[in-house]
Amino acid sequence: MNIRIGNGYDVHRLAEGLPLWLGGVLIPHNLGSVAHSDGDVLIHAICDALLGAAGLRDIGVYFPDTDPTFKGVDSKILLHEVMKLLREKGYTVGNIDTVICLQRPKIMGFIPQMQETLANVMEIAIENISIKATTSEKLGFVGREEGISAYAVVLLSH
Ligand SMILES: Nc1ccn([C@@H]2O[C@H](COP(=O)(O)O)[C@@H](O)[C@H]2O)c(=O)n1
Ligand SMILES: C[C@@]1(CO)OP(=O)(O)OP(=O)(O)OC[C@H]1O
Repeated sequence: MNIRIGNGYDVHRLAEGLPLWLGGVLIPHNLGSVAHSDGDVLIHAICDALLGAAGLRDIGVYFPDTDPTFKGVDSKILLHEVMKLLREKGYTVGNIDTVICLQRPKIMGFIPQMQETLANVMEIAIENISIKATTSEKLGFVGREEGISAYAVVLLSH
């Protein structure tokens, strides 16, 4: 069996009055992601980690932010497409570990719902999806609430 590791990172600016989607869940907040898609930074980081592990480039190669087809697209659809591609190539997801960097609000209460949502889209067990959150102690762009970022690491087997 061939085990492969991948990592993904994504950032979006935050602005007043936009929806804040994270892990496929709508988080009640006064700020949301500025993006071409729905701006789900966690799903984008996961997609990049999956594609990276398989040596298949990154999310922008498949879903360009210049293509009107993807304007406002639900990132769960993009993740579903990435999973389809990986399965076609014979990959199975082992586990995923992620970090969301967000100063406000506290999102720990939404993490079980994100895990369930992602497990359904990816067709893997909830236990294989870890989602963590951190502020940046009011430092940098996250700390100033100018943006949100997420990191993801995945293991694939082939
Ligand atoms: N947006 C966030 C950020 C953090 N958390 C949770 O709070 C804990 C403490 O965060 P620090 O940045 O002060 O270390 C962290 O371990 C998370 O469990 C959160 O829920 N939402
Ligand atoms: C998700 C896509 C889809 O057009 O656009 P954005 O929502 O802007 O997100 P980003 O992570 O900057 O780029 C990847 C794009 O594929």
